[in-house]
Amino acid sequence: MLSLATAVLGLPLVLVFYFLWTFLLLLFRQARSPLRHLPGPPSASLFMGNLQDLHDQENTGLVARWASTYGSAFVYRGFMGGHRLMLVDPVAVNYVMNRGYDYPKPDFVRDSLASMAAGYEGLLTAEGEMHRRQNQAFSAAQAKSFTPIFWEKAIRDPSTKTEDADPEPATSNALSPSALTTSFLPNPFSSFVPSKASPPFPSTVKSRLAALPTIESASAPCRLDVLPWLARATLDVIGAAGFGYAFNSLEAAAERRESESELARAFAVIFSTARKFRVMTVLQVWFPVLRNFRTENAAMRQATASMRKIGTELIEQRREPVLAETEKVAHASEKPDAIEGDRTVLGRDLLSVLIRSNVAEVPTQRMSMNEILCQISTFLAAGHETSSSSLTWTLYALSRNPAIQAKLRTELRSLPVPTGLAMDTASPTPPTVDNTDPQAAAFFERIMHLPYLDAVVRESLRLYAPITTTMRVAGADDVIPVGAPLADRHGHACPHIRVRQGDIISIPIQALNKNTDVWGPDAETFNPERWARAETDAEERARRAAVQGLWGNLMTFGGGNPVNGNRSCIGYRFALSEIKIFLYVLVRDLEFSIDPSIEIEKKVNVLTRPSVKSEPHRGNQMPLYIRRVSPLVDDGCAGVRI
Ligand code: HEM
Repeated sequence: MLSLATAVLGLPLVLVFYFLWTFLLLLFRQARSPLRHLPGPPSASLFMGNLQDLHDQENTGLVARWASTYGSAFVYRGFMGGHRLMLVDPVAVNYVMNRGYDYPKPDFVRDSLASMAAGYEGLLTAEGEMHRRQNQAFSAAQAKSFTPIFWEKAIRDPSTKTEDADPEPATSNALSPSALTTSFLPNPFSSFVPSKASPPFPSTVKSRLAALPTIESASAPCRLDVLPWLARATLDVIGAAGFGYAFNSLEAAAERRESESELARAFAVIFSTARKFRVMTVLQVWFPVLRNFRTENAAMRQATASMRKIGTELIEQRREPVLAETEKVAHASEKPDAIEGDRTVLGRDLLSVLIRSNVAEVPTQRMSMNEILCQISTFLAAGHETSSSSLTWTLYALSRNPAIQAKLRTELRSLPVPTGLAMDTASPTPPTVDNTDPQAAAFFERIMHLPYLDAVVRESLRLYAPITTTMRVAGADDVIPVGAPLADRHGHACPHIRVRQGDIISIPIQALNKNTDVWGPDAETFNPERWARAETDAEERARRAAVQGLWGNLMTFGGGNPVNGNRSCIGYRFALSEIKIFLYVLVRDLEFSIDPSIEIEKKVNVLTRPSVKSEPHRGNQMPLYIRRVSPLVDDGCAGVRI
């Protein structure tokens, strides 16, 4: 009896002691952090530090302003005034980003990614040895092998049936530049990309298309919220290219019904739950013991179970053929490359590629079933809205810059679509592109190398990096080098930055991409010409070379040049091909514009999404005007002739 009473009374005391002790340790730790010597803005709030101000920094340019006042490495305040290091100095950024295993993601970032990517064993969340084992970027050949899928989805007319789609027959004659319209469908995850601005949906996509006037005509163009529709298109892409799964969100939307895909629904629940702000999440950052009390509501539990069930089925479907193929290859004299491999029974998806390379590894290097399972939700979390966000912002930039858009269209139109890629949308069979067709492969390759398209994509990914900030934590006490000497709070020169184990570091990707020291005084301007300029201007090239990003001297896809591992994007080639193919298909035959009186703001919640400043109640949206441009008289293309 006595011991029960002691336990009942003692437990709260132990808890109070634990929280107080942890809290005091944290305060003590902060008070000793070497970061406290660095200059930085005053804390705006005792509890939230500067976090509230930073929330809107993509619109206010706050980081750049702070950097001009306090230098290229400064300290801002996190929860309860904790010192956090913000790095704008390229040398320091390269140092941290290229040491992925010495500077891992902080626990609270991993936790929030894990809730989106359904676990800690996927590439986004794994650390140390597990990450090392999994980390295989998709090769250029593999990325190439997905281009037919991008094309198929970009030109897709949802009224054309596939075996997975609704069995109702296609209703009318061919939809011509089906390209555009197929992408413009409601977002399957409207719960996490709230968009209430979409106009009433017509009964078929065709009727929407039919309403699109040509540029020559005086009639008003259609106003469409492109954001949710592009999200639907890229979801279908990652389903097909990622793991051979048909979300059919385009078809579902064309028929004005909810997606029937169990996986789409499961992911929507997981993603929307993960993005909700909870006080408990904040407390878990401070008091790790609370992480043991993570609760999942019934919907989340069910969604995770569905995801695991479908994932297991998808893996099982591939395992046998992969083993058989590996066996065959082991006995064959010639080994197939990635594209050759895709001619086989395995299909063309990333999951097949993953399983194939996994089987080939020595047993100790292989991923567990759970790890492979985690990659499915990882591909969904990492590879779907990043691409649709990029496409949305690119169309926005082109709408704001009609001359650039016209120049791009001229280039796109100079490259005719081969007859072999004809799209007969009246056909009852889906227009699958033959993955081994050399003519199609050459055409896709030419799209990838169109110089102005490349410059537009680079410029858009520079100014509108979908992931605006990433974070790291110092795994051990260290000294971070800097490009230019710093002055501490007391004016003393610092040749480097001292960090203590556990110090949090922010890498402001978008602010870095707009750094005037690197990109010049017009860094804020959308100017694709700057990419051609760098080819002739050695000084400009040298300035940019200071940033060792994975791609294009940008941090958009994370760091390159790993010294001790990096956590850069494994899907960047995939994303670039996808974006270029979609832009080719969309911009070639459509003109995009925007109401000049509308002010678009960036809203950051994991990714950067657009919102109309005067309509915050409508959530994320990108309303653009769209109309067809006059048809090409004879472009040799049966597929996109208007
Ligand atoms: C425009 C599109 C994309 C952008 C801008 C982008 C950007 C990034 C960035 C910045 C990171 C590093 C995050 C950090 O260090 O905190 C990252 C990681 C990652 N990305 Fe992407 N990404 C894109 C598309 C994709 C696609 C299409 C896929 C998959 C098919 C993908 C898969 C991943 C994965 C698995 C990681 C984690 C890598 C690791 O931690 O080792 N991404 N991405």
